[in-house]
Amino acid sequence: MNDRPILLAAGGTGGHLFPAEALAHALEARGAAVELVTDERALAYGGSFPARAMHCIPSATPRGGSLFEKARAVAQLAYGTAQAAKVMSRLRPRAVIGFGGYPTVPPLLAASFLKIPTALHESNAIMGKANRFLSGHVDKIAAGLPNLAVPPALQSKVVVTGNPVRPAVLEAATRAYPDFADGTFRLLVTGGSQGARVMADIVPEAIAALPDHLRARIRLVQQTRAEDIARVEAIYESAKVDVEIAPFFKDLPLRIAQAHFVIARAGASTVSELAVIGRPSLLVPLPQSLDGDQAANAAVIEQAGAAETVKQSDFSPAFLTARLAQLIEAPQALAQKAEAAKRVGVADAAERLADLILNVAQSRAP
Ligand SMILES: CC(=O)N[C@H]1[C@@H](OP(=O)(O)OP(=O)(O)OC[C@H]2O[C@@H](n3ccc(=O)[nH]c3=O)[C@H](O)[C@@H]2O)O[C@H](CO)[C@@H](O)[C@@H]1O
Repeated sequence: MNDRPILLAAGGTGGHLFPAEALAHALEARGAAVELVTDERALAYGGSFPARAMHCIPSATPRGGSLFEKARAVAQLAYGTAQAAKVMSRLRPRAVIGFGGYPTVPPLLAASFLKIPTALHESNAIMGKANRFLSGHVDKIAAGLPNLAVPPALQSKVVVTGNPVRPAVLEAATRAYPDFADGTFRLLVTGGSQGARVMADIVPEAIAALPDHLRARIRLVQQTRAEDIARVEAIYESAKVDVEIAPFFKDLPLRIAQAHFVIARAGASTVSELAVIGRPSLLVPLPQSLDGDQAANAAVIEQAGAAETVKQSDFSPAFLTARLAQLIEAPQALAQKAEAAKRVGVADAAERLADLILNVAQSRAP
């Protein structure tokens, strides 16, 4: 075992930590030592992170604010970079990989100054601000989605690795597309990790307006934010819809596999999971998401012929009633769409990421 670690930089939220964790497991299985650089916020999540050691590096997120606040954020980032450089001079990592967000800026900048091989992973089809800032400094860019937009000068750095998915997703991917033998139409509605109010505003009304004989065939699972549950339940109850509602389904991958059709937001993980499991969908990208990243994410499975995208401003009850009626009456094309989704799914993203970072380490090994 090479004792010099591969350093993973990830912080902020579970969204960034998860792919890092999947990579850590893949590297561990190959006998590579892994250490994590993170910020204080993520240290709380980090308890079970499979790393030999964790290092906390101060960072800051420059947001609008006054000139003074901006200057303070820049000073904090500079201080964090100096701290990260100290840690790295001691650890002499073989390579450093960042997973997006400002907590990864100091360690990746420090690694770049110290001529340590570097890479970053971007989950979305459009880069987040911190990754965009770092992209000129790193050796390789691992793309979670195949249509990652980068300036032409950086194109040669891009390797499509996919977004790592949970073991439960891989398990769900072994399930065949459900048949329509008993006439039931299984529909799943989800709004991403936080849920989405628009699903509560539009879907119940649309389903209630379906002709009785079509509505009676629906078996629905709908993720609903806690504050929306009462009004959603009331509509379904009076329309006699067979529905299961919860603010968060821990077994969502299984629910995706059991569905004939999914209505969802287009977060990077949701799009990756729909592809790996292989289910057709109607996607409503979050309108105010960073630089339209969700619309770009959705394009991956839309262009594969596996999803349709509708702008939130066009996602009305009338639109959805009409679309659901067509689908329930003639669902034959859905099985092909499910296969089309699967063709763009990447089930071994963690292994591909491990290949990439070990190659990066090797390319400049002394
Ligand atoms: C990984 C990532 O980059 N995520 C993007 C996503 O975040 P966001 O976290 O909202 O959505 P994602 O689709 O990426 O992830 C949702 C995750 O929650 C799971 N789930 C969801 C509902 C449920 O009931 N149970 C359950 O387990 C899904 O299986 C999935 O793994 O949208 C944001 C808004 O634009 C983007 O800025 C984020 O960058």
